[in-house]
Amino acid sequence: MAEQSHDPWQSAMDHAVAVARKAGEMVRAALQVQDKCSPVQTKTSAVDLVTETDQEVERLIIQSVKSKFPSHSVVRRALCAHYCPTWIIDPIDGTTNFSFVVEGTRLWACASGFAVNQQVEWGVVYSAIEDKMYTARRGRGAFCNGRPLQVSPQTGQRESPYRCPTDSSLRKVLSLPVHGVRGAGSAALNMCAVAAGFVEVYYETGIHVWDVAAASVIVTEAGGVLFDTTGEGAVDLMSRTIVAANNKPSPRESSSSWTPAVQDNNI
Ligand SMILES: O=P([O-])([O-])O[C@@H]1[C@@H](O)[C@H](O)[C@@H](O)[C@H](O)[C@@H]1O
Ligand SMILES: [Mg+2]
Repeated sequence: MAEQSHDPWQSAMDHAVAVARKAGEMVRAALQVQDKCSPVQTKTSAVDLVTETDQEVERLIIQSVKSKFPSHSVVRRALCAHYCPTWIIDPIDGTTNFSFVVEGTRLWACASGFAVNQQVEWGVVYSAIEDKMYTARRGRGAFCNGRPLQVSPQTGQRESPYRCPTDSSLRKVLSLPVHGVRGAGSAALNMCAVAAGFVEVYYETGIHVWDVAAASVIVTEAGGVLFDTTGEGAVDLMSRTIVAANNKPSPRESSSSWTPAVQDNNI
């Protein structure tokens, strides 16, 4: 079918939702087959775990985008520098959880973001194990299975017996006592947890654009904010660091106003 002209971005997003469901089914089925969950050797596999299933899902997405939207690019490694509409895909975000079938392995997702002129226009993140389809279109809100998402209203520190671990990098960036720290993986789903109001902050360094592109717009459309790890600048999705939060405290507040749930796998 040819590209729709009335609202091409919307029809691309609808297509991404359908492809994500199919991809999710494929990944769930692969969980039953040992070989499909095992890491394969790739040029980058020393730093980027890839399974046969990642590759199959990647092919599925690329082929379906190319046949339905021939003018669109599909990438895993760049936010397109030009106007060109570009799908930024992560076939399985949370491959480690998927591959090692970690107990309670729900934290993997199929993610697609769509950028035009370096602006993310929509994002789709599908958690197949939970059957949760997170979607957002710039300027039109964020949803999970059609229900609107809203970040947590929390602004003060929660009463809690827990304290931030002594990890100095976390303290340096966030400078706060926190309720708890979680590092369960799937950047996309952790960001969706911020969007859904389950946690107030997600933070990671060493992350890639394809891990965060889709969920970036889900966070901002749910009322959240994205910024860099200095807390000063706007986020650059190519910078490999990100903070996604329900709000951005002023410098004066920042020593006591958040209750972050933090992922910090790469320091
Ligand atoms: O490799 P992959 O499974 O797509 O994505 C992974 C993320 O989901 C994970 O949360 C993060 O800590 C890793 O840096 C990596 O990017
Ligand atoms: Mg990923």
